[in-house]
Amino acid sequence: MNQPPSFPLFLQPTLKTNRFQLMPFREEDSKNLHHLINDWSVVRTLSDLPFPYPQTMVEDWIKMATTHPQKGLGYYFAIMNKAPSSLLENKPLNRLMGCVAITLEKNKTQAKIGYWVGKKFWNQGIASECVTRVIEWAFAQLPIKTLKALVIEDNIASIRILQKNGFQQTGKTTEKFMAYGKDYPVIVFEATRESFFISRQTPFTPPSPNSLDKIHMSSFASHPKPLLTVSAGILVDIHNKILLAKRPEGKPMAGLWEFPGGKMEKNETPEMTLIREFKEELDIDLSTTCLAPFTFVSQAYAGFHLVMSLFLCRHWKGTPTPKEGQTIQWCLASELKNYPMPEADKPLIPLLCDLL
Ligand SMILES: Nc1nc2c([nH]c(=O)n2[C@H]2C[C@H](O)[C@@H](COP(=O)(O)OP(=O)(O)OP(=O)(O)O)O2)c(=O)[nH]1
Ligand SMILES: [Mg+2]
Repeated sequence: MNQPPSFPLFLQPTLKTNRFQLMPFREEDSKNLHHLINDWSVVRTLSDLPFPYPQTMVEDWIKMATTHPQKGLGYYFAIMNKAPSSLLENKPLNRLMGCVAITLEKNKTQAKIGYWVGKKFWNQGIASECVTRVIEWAFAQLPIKTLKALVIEDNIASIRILQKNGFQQTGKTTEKFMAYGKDYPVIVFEATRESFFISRQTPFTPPSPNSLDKIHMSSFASHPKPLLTVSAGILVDIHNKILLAKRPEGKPMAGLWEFPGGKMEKNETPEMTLIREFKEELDIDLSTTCLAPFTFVSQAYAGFHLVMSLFLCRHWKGTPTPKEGQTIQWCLASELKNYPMPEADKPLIPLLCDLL
């Protein structure tokens, strides 16, 4: 049975944020890493470090951080300065500032996130910016459903970062802290892909006149959310398999599998939108006569209300080819449940299982 293809787990990319790059650790980071982390203010918040923290342990840790990605066990991002900018002028390049780590649990559907920033870099929003970027990557690329974090109760800055990223407290426990030489109380936080996405959606602000061609104000005064009209297509091949596309990193809801399609533009019919979107996203040609209206969905999301027309299509010209960084996959209707999909798509699964 088909399972969603997953990210090649052995690869750890370099991620970029506005101000920083998040790179794999290298042997030459050892000295800087030791300098930053052998500091009680940092060590006291992290469970698996002794204090003082010997240089030799740093070297072993870097070896682990460079081999774990190859085994799909964890990803350790070094927070580094970006190329020179006015903000960081006269400072050496690639200066290490901290770390964000993702470690996968055995069944790979859950991972743990941990992070720290060297004391001299506190109060600049560095952890906040970098943690959000790593979570975005993890939910877009890894086959995980939830992310977990354990935080000591007085680490208020860290708790704020988690809450801003859609984490909720799910309990309390104790963890062995090497630096204290004993078990220590920690709060357990968890985020799902959905709770993270909701946290990324900005509160509603009225659309500018230029965006009114894509987003229309809802006519329900009591629900002044922008109404987003989308047209999507369910391509079905001769084996009764359906084409799914995984939303690429950087788009809202990245990592979820959807039916290809997109937003309706001004003066477009749903069919016109779909023909345009299938050309842009998959480089295939459809004609209006090949599109059979299937159903529509009406779904409230945190920042907008989605109305999506869905068409079935069994004939097209060309071979679907991902043109916008998405991953595509053919699957049977009975396999759709294995793919994490947007909330709006979930009611479509039983309909398609009945039909195909
Ligand atoms: N295409 C598609 N969009 C879906 C599905 N389910 C669902 O909730 N959506 C939501 C996600 C997005 O908020 C919106 C579609 O927007 P989109 O990102 O595909 O729009 P687009 O192709 O025009 O992309 P862009 O030019 O705005 O980057 O509808 C689905 O099955 N297919
Ligand atoms: Mg699209």
